[in-house]
Amino acid sequence: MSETVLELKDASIFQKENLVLSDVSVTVNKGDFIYLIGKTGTGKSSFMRTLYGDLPLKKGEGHIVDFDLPSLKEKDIPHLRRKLGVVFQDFKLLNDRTVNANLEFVLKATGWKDKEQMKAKIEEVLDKVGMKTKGFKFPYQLSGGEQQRVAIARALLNDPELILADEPTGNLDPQTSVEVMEVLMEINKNGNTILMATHDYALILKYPSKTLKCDGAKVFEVVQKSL
Ligand SMILES: Nc1ncnc2c1ncn2[C@@H]1O[C@H](COP(=O)(O)OP(=O)(O)OP(=O)(O)O)[C@@H](O)[C@H]1O
Repeated sequence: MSETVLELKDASIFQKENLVLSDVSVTVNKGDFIYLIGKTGTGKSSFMRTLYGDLPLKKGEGHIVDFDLPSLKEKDIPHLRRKLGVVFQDFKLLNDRTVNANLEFVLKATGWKDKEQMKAKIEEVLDKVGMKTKGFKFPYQLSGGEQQRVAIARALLNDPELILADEPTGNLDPQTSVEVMEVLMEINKNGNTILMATHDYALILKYPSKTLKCDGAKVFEVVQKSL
């Protein structure tokens, strides 16, 4: 039987008191690569934010990597985030330090202590995204695509059970988007589970995979030809 890393049942997604999505029932299994698509303002980001504990799940059931979303407490959020890798459209790297120092910062914040182990882990994740030789650079010395690859490396640091990528190619040109997508596909092939919100239909056509759509305050699975 496949291992479930995310399950929502009849869930409602709210922004404050405003209902954004209702009756959401979604399952993500270990090893899946799933797209979440939808026009701007249909609730993709609200959906993702609910999954990483940034918005509360006030109605319905939700379970993500061993955490029960409706009963999630403030103090649980760092533990939940440790089991998730989150990638954003705008990279969110710290510009005042090198790539290596960005990654070390996250490792230290999540309890790593041994210098050699940290160094080896940083090399391992940078290697996975093809950035092993650029650890000494500052984020502003890198292209957008390279910065996003570092952000993906950062998401991999604690061997996440699920990677949530919210418009990871949203700031990138088409060619660079394809390069970043190749990295995501490669890490999925190596066993990582990925849920990716995007409005880039060209990418979905080039790299077909199970696709969920936000529309009319609902989330439902779509097949390629009806995108
Ligand atoms: N901080 C907020 N407070 C109140 N309402 C919000 C907030 N952020 C978004 N909304 C509303 O929630 C709805 C869904 O927005 P959301 O950002 O989740 O959509 P989206 O599909 O991710 O859009 P985009 O592709 O533009 O990021 C919209 O009607 C939006 O106006």
